[in-house]
Amino acid sequence: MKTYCEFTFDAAHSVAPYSGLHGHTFIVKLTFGGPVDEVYGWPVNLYDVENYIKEIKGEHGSGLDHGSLDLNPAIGVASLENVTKYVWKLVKERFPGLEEVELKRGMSGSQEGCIYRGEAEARMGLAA
Ligand SMILES: Nc1nc2c(c(=O)[nH]1)N=C([C@H](O)[C@H](O)COP(=O)(O)OP(=O)(O)OP(=O)(O)O)CN2
Ligand SMILES: [Zn+2]
Repeated sequence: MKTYCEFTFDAAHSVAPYSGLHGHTFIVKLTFGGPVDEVYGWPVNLYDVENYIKEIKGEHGSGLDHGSLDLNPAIGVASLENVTKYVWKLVKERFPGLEEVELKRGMSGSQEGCIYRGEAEARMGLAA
């Protein structure tokens, strides 16, 4: 069994030379697994995840929401792939049971996105 939650954030980005500065509503799905709490049967308390999501979305342009991804050096070029890996890094540090990050943009029926399961860390021997 896997446990997941979704959130959205609105952000600007550009991918030179393919696109100038513009914005999207990004949709993120976080999937968790691992050992479960004996009492509640969950691998992660979604209430804690919700609070952390609020933190990483940030307020007043300090987080993922309502800012420009281009200004975050930890992302690099704000491609779907790099943004997905950035969200993975943030969430995995706080919730080791994270197993997958899916990030999408665009309208239902014409969405594009990425799924990341920590493959790069696994290749470098850093996986949990
Ligand atoms: N594998 C990827 N390929 C490409 C990416 C990417 O992130 N991963 N990104 C781009 C450029 O950003 C491209 O110009 C996409 O522009 P964008 O506005 O972000 O997306 P759409 O063209 O689909 O525009 P919509 O507004 O969503 O219709 C190229 N390749
Ligand atoms: Zn875009």
